[in-house]
Amino acid sequence: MPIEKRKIIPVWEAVRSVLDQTFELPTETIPLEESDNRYLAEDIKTTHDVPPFDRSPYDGFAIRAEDTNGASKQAPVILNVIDSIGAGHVSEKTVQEGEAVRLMTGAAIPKGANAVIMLELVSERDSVHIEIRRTVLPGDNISEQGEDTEQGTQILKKGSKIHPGAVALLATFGYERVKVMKKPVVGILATGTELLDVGEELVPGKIRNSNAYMIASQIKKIGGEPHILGKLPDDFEQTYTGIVSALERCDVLITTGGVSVGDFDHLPAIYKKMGAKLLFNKIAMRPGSVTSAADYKGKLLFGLSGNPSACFVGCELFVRPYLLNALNADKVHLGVLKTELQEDFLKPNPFTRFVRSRVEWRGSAPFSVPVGLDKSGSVSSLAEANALIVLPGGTRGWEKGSEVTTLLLDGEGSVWPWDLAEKSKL
Ligand SMILES: Nc1nc2c(c(=O)[nH]1)N[C@H]1C(S)=C(S)[C@@H](COP(=O)(O)OP(=O)(O)OC[C@H]3O[C@@H](n4cnc5c(N)ncnc54)[C@H](O)[C@@H]3O)O[C@H]1N2
Ligand code: MOO
Repeated sequence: MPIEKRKIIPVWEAVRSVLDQTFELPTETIPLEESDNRYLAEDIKTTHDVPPFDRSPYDGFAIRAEDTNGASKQAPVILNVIDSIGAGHVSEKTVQEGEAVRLMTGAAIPKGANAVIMLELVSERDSVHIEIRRTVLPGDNISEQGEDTEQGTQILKKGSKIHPGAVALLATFGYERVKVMKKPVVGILATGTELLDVGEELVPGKIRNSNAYMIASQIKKIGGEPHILGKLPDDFEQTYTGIVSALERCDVLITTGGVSVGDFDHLPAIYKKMGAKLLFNKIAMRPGSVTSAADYKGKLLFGLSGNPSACFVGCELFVRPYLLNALNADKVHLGVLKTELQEDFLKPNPFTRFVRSRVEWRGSAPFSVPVGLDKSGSVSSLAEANALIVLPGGTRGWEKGSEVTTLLLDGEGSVWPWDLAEKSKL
């Protein structure tokens, strides 16, 4: 059979095309303790001032500042201690001229007081008298109501990822339960007669199915719910039926393998038979040039390469923004950082190349080093990689010391490096 010619598109066009294919995810309300790394489905406004009352930031004495006017070592002021409170208590007394209330960090400032002096700065004459040897100004050491944030302030945005700081805010404002986007269910099917289960012994010609587990791990990190739906042999009918039935059980389906031009690469013909609308099946990139995507009745089917590194890169570049867009995330891409290339990378780049690499810091200067074997089929390079160096298509080799754009695998970015896209064949 003649090989069908594929339309090759630049990386940014493939990214745009998955971003144009967004789908609606429902929301759910979950306990705060389970909300880490989920995406907020609503804006969060503060429900009260923080702090909600004037309070003491120190263990000390609440006083009237004016009572200390002219106080010095030589002429100390003596105050009467009329009450003692810890955090969580409110004194019923009002501080009058010549009086003080002993109070602990976090306690409400009693009526009449307008300053706090720290315990270490007073001498206690006896249990009810203190001596102050300095002038204290009104407002000294008082954390004013609302100084941190005021009621009605928008503090977290819909689409933001819930991190420990966000959890602190949600707890502060009484959100025992949080409205978040439901995780997209991502089905994962590995294709290939050569594939063994992870627990199986190697036999000649076979390899273990690592991609399905790698993709599941990537999906979890992105914020989706992966369902590994098994593996399929290189048989057209079985793969077709497997894909059609898998699609019923997920919001998005990822397959790995079978997207190239080989005798057993059935995915292109399966998309056709299903009547799925092809978005792309050839991208000007390496690895992952055969990464494919098709729309089937509003559901996206990603056909990632079988080659582990190509599969990994395809998931990060295209599945990531697609899922995060549906989650309303504000940062749908990998983080971008300019780094200094630490060693020559002299291969020419007819297509944009995403080189598995390690970004490190020397003082405040980030640099990147390619790691492992730079082949689509390599898996070992994934062990150390924390970034992808982007070498734009149409460039020759890159020399040590060049400034390169780097995508951070642990970073989040709101923009695809479109600037690069416009200047090159990215
Ligand atoms: N004549 C051509 N041959 C190939 C071309 C081409 O343009 N013309 N493209 C090459 C490129 S580039 C890539 S990338 C691969 C893509 O192949 P497929 O995506 O169709 O994947 P497979 O052929 O099924 O497998 C490739 C490779 O990966 C191994 N594999 C597959 N599944 C898994 C898995 N779940 N876990 C681990 N490893 C897996 C598989 O055994 C193969 O070694 O095609 C080139 N060929
Ligand atoms: O799709 Mo392949 O990964 O370009 O080597």
